[in-house]
Amino acid sequence: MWKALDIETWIAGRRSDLDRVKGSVSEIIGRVRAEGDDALVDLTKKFDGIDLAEIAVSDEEREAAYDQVDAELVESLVQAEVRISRFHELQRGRDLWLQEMEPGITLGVKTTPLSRVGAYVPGGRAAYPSTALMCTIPAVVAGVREICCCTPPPINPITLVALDIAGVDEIYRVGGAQAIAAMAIGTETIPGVEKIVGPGNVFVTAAKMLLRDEVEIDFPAGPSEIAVLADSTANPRFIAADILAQAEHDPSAACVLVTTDAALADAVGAEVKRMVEGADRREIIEKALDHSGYIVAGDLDEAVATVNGIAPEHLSVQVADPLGILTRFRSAGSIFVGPYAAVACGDYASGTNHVLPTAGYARLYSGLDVNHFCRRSTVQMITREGLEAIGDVVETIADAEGLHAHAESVRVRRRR
Ligand SMILES: NC(=O)c1ccc[n+]([C@@H]2O[C@H](COP(=O)([O-])OP(=O)(O)OC[C@H]3O[C@@H](n4cnc5c(N)ncnc54)[C@H](O)[C@@H]3O)[C@@H](O)[C@H]2O)c1
Ligand SMILES: N[C@H](CO)Cc1c[nH]c[nH+]1
Ligand SMILES: [Zn+2]
Repeated sequence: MWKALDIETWIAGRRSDLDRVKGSVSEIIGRVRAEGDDALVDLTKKFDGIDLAEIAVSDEEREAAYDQVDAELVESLVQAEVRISRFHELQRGRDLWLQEMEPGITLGVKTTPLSRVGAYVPGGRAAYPSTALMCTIPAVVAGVREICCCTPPPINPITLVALDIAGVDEIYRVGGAQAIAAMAIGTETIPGVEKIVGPGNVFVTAAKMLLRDEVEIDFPAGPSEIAVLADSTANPRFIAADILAQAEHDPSAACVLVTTDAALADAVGAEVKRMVEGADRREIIEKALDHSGYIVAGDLDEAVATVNGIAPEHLSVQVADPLGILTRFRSAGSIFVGPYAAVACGDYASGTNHVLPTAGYARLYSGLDVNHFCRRSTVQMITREGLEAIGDVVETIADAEGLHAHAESVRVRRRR
């Protein structure tokens, strides 16, 4: 089970699941496009085994959910919400900034929140109230006017409470690719959105990829992953615990240890084996561990290069001097530094966002944040004096490009 990995094969394997399901997901999208709500009802029966009487969750159901959730759990969700909001508030720029760059030339940026976004909160193999907070809080902080959410039925009351705490406007009980299609295209009950965010299994992720010409998406955020970079000073038990934590999400989850110490790889393997035996979600974990394992690197430089090649969703750094190499990581969704930074802290409550790119997409995208919910427009104000200052430069370059009407649009003003 715990084995040395060939890194090239391992990286290629991360995307093969997505390709495998694209055909069936296209069919699901086609049905939602053609049949709207009827398709949602039928597909929910087929994939979730539920007869959907109502697609939308009522206000009464939201309120009733609080009666079914332990008070301590509600308080923990509130505390998580406070920490997540606090970190995301720091990302909020000014709605408008203007600065005079030189006499008569003032430049700036106007930031505008999106009007209507859709959040996908997974709910197949586990309930994800934490993801309900992570997907929606940055949208609230950005000032998005309408936030809707789709999540598979039956919706766990804890997820309903989390969505309510975050301040979501509309909640729909639809999961999988059909939920993504509904939010992208719109149905009788679910109005379409400008942008869809949120993670999910391969069906959800494939649907987001297939619909990205019609709706903006955040990025592929599929089955969870962890890469741990460790040297001989690391604690094998902590590493094994972090590996099991991500493995328990999904049989398609993947975990890799990159180490400069072969003995540590063996010690982590022994801990993993011991912990799996007592794990609640043993079946899922064992399947995830089938495509997980370790790589022994010749030195720390090689280990860092290997991690950069993987571009993992989560990177845990367990070496003697982690801050000494922090700036060398080029592509990881979220970096956890030192022995006590358990990845689960970022999953739930430290305040960073846990919606992160997987399958090597951290090379192309950054994790979810407030900027995902905003458009930015540059602004300029130029006076007569400013126009004189840059007029010659504009005219000269425009004429050189042969775009004389551009040059003339400046000349005509300067001649006045
Ligand atoms: N990368 C991230 O940021 C991040 C964050 C949280 C969770 N996750 C991941 O989200 C995923 C959650 O997956 P999940 O399965 O628990 O919930 P999910 O909500 O993503 O998927 C459940 C839905 O999948 C659909 N489905 C199931 N089998 C299907 C089939 N054969 N054909 C078509 N559709 C089918 C059903 O409609 C069901 O409602 C996990 O992989 C987890 O690792 C990722
Ligand atoms: N580790 C997941 C992201 O891959 C997020 C999560 C939600 N709940 C627990 N963990
Ligand atoms: Zn997790």
